Amino acid sequence: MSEAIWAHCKTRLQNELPPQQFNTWIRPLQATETDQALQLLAPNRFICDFVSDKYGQLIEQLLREVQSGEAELQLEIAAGSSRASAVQSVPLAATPPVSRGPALAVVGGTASGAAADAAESTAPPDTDTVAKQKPPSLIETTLHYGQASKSEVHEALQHQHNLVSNYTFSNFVEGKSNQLALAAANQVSENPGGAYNPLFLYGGVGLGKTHLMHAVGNALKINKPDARIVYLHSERFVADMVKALQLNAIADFKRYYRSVDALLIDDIQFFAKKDRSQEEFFHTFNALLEGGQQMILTCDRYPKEIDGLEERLKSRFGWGLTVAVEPPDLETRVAILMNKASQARLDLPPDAAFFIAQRIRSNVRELEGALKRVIASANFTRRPIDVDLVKESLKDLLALQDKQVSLDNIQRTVAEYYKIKVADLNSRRRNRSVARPRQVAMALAKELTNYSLPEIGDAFGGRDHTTVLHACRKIRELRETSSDIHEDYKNLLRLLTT
Ligand SMILES: Nc1ncnc2c1ncn2[C@@H]1O[C@H](COP(=O)(O)OP(=O)(O)OP(=O)(O)O)[C@@H](O)[C@H]1O
Repeated sequence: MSEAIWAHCKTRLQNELPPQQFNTWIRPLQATETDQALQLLAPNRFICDFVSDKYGQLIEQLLREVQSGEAELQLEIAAGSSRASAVQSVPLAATPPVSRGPALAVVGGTASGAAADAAESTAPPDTDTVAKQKPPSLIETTLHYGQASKSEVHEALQHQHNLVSNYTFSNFVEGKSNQLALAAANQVSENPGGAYNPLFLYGGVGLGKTHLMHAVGNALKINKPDARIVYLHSERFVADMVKALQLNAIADFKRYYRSVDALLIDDIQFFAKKDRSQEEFFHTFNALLEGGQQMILTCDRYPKEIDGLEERLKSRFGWGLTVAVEPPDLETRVAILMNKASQARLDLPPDAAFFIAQRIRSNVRELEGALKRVIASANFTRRPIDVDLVKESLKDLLALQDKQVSLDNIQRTVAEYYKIKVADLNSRRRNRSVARPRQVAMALAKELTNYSLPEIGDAFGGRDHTTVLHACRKIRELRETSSDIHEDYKNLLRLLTT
């Protein structure tokens, strides 16, 4: 009963709250069965308090509407969470901050499954090694030359995880898309091992998750220079664990990871289907949490959506704070470009920055790549940067983009995405299942091409330009209020521009 009511309330909340707020605070709540009340379980005290404080009244109001009358809501911390040994009821009012809960048992892992993980760990190398600063594994190097010994493994572990020094808070441009993640990261740097442990940042590629993670690490280092901050990519963790097992040095491996002050692991989606590594990471995770050492994890998706990841890990990832990083909007893209230009002591006129930001929408890494090309071309030709130079230096990229985002292509992609026919988009049919995708397609056409409103209207079955204008406004509005539409639009933008 509770679950059905909660599902209904959740849909309403999803429509009423911005996607980031919904994903961070509402999505992790789980309903349980009781006769009298809707009982919601939060993964930790922090989320419990925040929801109670900020959304308690709204949820109760929705509950009254759904149940047409009386509504009782119990917000509780789930049993087995890191900060509660049993379910605790929280009144629907602000509650004072809490201290850490009882310690967790730490159980050592076994070596079984290593061979399977070893096979899996030979995934193709990430080409973005410079941006990610994934130093070569010294364990691998020593092994390669047949010189590895336990002490060398230990030595290797001590030296191979460096922070990228220029990924700092001061170099990170704040925007609506990363506001929450930045605030959380700031908090962690001021209070490591506190309420936001682990901090779980998720979102698409090249959006600044790694940067933020390092920013916390760098800030922690400034506050405490001898702190042992370890950053590594999850593939590295897997590879090192496998090598340590092969060299009978797993005890060193365990000791090393459990002795750090903060552990920063990037792209943890790579743990998927690597059972032995998950097992080892699970124990490391528990040990660190128990010791009050901070963990920051990044992933390309929401933890619950990682296929091939054990449930107990998924649930533990939600014990601290889970925050989405979204693609930046136009203003933030311009600000990022201006920021990068000023770091490079480069004169980037605002109209040139605006032009690049308008055309390169997929992610910040692409944006940086485009700016680098423009700078190289300015240096090469000894010309000052202006819109003409930008157009020239990004000619191939823009031509490719123009080809990709023809009106025809937008219609085909949208129709395929919503599983309707292109003919439906051009038809007179007005039912929601066709009208909404049509509006999405028109809004995309306006955003991604230079066609005028009448031209877009023409391409959609000869519609008036006011219909296109209305569609653009409607979709802009819906993207603020409905996380479904927001997700759809974001996915389609990605499909069409990358
Ligand atoms: N808000 C921002 N301000 C300044 N630079 C940014 C911002 N967001 C991203 N960047 C820059 O964009 C590049 C890509 O960011 P980063 O590597 O952190 O992305 P990511 O989300 O970790 O991607 P992936 O999922 O591929 O690991 C980096 O050079 C980073 O400095």
